[in-house]
Amino acid sequence: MFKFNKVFSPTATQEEVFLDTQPLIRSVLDGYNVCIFAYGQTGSGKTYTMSGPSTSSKADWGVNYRALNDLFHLSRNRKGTYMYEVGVQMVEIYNEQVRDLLASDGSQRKLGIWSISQPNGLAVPDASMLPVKSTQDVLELMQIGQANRAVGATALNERSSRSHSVLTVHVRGVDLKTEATLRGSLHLVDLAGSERVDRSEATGDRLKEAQHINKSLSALGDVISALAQKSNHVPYRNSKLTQVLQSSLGGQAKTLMFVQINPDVESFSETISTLKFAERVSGVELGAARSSKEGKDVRELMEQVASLKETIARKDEEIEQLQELKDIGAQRHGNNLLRQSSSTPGFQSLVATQPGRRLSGVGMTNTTNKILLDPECSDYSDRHSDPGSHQSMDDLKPHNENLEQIKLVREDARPAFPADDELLRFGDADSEERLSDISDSVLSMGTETDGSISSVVEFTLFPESNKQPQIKTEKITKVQSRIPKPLQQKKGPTPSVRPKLNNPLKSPSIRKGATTQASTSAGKSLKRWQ
Ligand SMILES: Nc1ncnc2c1ncn2[C@@H]1O[C@H](COP(=O)(O)OP(=O)(O)OP(=O)(O)O)[C@@H](O)[C@H]1O
Repeated sequence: MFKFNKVFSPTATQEEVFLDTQPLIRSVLDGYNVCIFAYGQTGSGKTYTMSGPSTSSKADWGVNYRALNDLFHLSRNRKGTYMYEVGVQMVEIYNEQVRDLLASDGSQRKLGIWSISQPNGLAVPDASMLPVKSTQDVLELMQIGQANRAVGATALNERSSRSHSVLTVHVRGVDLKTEATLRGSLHLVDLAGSERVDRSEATGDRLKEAQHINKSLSALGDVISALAQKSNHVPYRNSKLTQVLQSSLGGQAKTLMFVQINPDVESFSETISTLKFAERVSGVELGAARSSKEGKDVRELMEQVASLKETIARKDEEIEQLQELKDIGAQRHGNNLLRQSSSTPGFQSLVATQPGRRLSGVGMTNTTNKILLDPECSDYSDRHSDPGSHQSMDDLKPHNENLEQIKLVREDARPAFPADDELLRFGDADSEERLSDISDSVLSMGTETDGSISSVVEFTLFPESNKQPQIKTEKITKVQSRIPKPLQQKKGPTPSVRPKLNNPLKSPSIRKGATTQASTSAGKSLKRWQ
């Protein structure tokens, strides 16, 4: 006996299946990250559910088209209150390589995965992101993506998907009243079918593909198990699939899994293992889903807290500087020349700076003092100083002449700030440099979560219109350069990406559903992401 949220019979229509997922999909427009994936043995109907058997008849549309159609419909209804932008990425994971299905040149260059959990779900930042404004745009783009996807004939499915495909819809909404921005993303994942290679009669390249597919699905199972057991270590890094889906599997996303099973008796053992897998998945608690709307509020509050902390620190400095002035005044008054040394017990204030450096005070209260001759102190001072504090320190100049050329900072001053420091420098040159380093070259892989970096990514994805630092412009330029060329240039049903594509019988991989007509119209309507 197995228990699931809902069971659809073979006669269920595409519309019925979609209606059950609709509320989940709609929450993308409220700033949630949503992931829907289809799992099941080969030939059981994953592609049928996600994409549908054809796009020519609306009744045949699968979840992908209906989802985007619904998002456009809803965003039109909200046009008085929200302005939405929608962008689409489509990648496949084939033989443990992530490839761009919407690449302009049809190239299959290997893409890196950014494994840091991000609120915007941008796991593969280098994949082409194309703007879509209507369901028609989506249909055309997805036909290109489907056409580029690796498929092949197996004994169990004559058009079997040999890769996992991930369609990601990125949404950015601006509240027209408050100008608050929200971001949501929707991953629509059509997994490659698990298969018993003896039944699928795979050999050669097909066997290799099957082994990769089974290995990555088993890695997905391991991740699910670890999550279900609330294990400290979740092995996301064991496959590209789990890396790409990391933010949806363990994060604050809303995740739904369709499980397809074959009703025929020969598939009994696969059906049982699929159902067991689904049962494990349904036992995973992801925790409360979080909207980027909430995230924004929290971020704004944290920024306010950081700013208040800095103001308090500055006031402390000023008080101490005034105290210092007072002490110096008293000493001068008594004709005592001030002598300072690092060993002076109870030394309570910043004193001086190195020549040519900007001066800033660091307040001290009840912690141990330490003298640092580290030149980096100037950076620290620069970051945490303002014209007000310079002014007050300038006032000290005449009194500082006899003091040693040292910098004094509170021993715990640096460690006390880093988190706030990151927050305050959010989006500044340093952070953007880091981002550009990561997205321009080999991407790091790891399981760490870093809110500050992910937030920067968020800004880069949909650049704010009123402030566009350099990095954002670069990012846009790159995306533009990857827009697919108009497909009328392409001859024949398949892009020349994989070898031996013209002979499906011999070829390990053919392209699915590439029609010249669809591709041509798609080429016309492709727009640049702005
Ligand atoms: N509910 C359904 N009603 C009618 N036909 C279906 C249904 N589900 C699947 N099929 C048909 O079964 C065949 C296999 O389906 P599909 O290609 O979607 O399987 P799959 O799970 O994606 O396979 P693979 O993992 O090999 O890619 C297709 O011809 C499809 O049209």
